[in-house]
Amino acid sequence: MGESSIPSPLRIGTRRSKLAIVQAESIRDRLKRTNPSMSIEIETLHTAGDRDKVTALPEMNAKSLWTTELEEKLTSGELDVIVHCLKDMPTTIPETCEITAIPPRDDPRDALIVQSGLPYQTLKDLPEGAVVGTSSVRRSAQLRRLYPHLRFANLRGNVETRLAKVDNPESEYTCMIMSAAGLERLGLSPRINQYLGSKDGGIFHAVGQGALGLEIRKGDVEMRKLLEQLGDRKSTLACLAERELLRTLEGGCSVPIGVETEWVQADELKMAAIVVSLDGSESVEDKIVTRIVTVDEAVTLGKDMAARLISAGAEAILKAITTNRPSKE
Ligand SMILES: NCc1[nH]cc(CCC(=O)O)c1CC(=O)O
Repeated sequence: MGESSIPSPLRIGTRRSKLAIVQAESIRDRLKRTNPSMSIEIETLHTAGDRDKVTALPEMNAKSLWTTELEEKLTSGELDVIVHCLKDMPTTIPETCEITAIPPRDDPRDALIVQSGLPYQTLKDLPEGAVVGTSSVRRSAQLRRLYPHLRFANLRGNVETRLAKVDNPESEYTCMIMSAAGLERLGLSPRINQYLGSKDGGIFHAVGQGALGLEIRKGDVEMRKLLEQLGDRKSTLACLAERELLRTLEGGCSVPIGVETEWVQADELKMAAIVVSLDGSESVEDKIVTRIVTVDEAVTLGKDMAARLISAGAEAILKAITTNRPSKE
């Protein structure tokens, strides 16, 4: 009614985890700042990905565990926008939906958290055989390659659950790896012992890590215009380039593809990326610096990086992983 056809109340959908709710609230608050009279509701959904906390992530295998049910509600009109961690969004989304401009990205790096009370600060400090909790093969494969003295064990659940498991002195875990952005949003950055950027003895992060994805009904022009107010050009272009790399390599969150993008000049984007075998014994990596002004150029960068990694041997590494995976269905 009135100035536009923005629905009232505007309904934001998200997962029912503390992190998801904090993220949805931050989008609500940013919208409220520029549109004080707007009525906004947040609806949380317990998704398939939240329900199964037992199966190790690589075996769950579906790329859309956290998005499908929300997208159904978006498509049917029960929701107007979904707020998601961009890295949990499949690179191909349903025909009926689209991603809008991406808001300013938070710290995309992974971070190390050591069990409370233990004296270690960095991966290098950890003793022989120390157990790193992570269910991400991207993280474990890269760390096996760099730190052969470490061991790895699956660690699942939401951020608070994982932290409680690691902090239990009876647990097998010495430490865990999580995204810096997720920890910061939950007020847990004081627990970060080491930021794991590739320059600092760390690893390449996941595609889209640290960014939020805002998903709307395809062609919902009013919502697109509204949410564009929150978008950040540089975050959008960098994340679109990263997602195109992943889409081209047909990755998904369960394969060891890591990436880093950095704006080195006003419009020069540097992308570095790696593909690693699960045991860390094989890897290919490359780096491209190029001028990026348009979305098409960002997409081309992602494709070019994928082509370079493939010609350097990425396909063989990825194929071996897909073939050896026990539960494909
Ligand atoms: N895979 C789970 C997931 N998806 C998004 C985040 C945090 C937010 C982000 O990194 O964008 C996390 C937790 C983590 O990886 O530590």
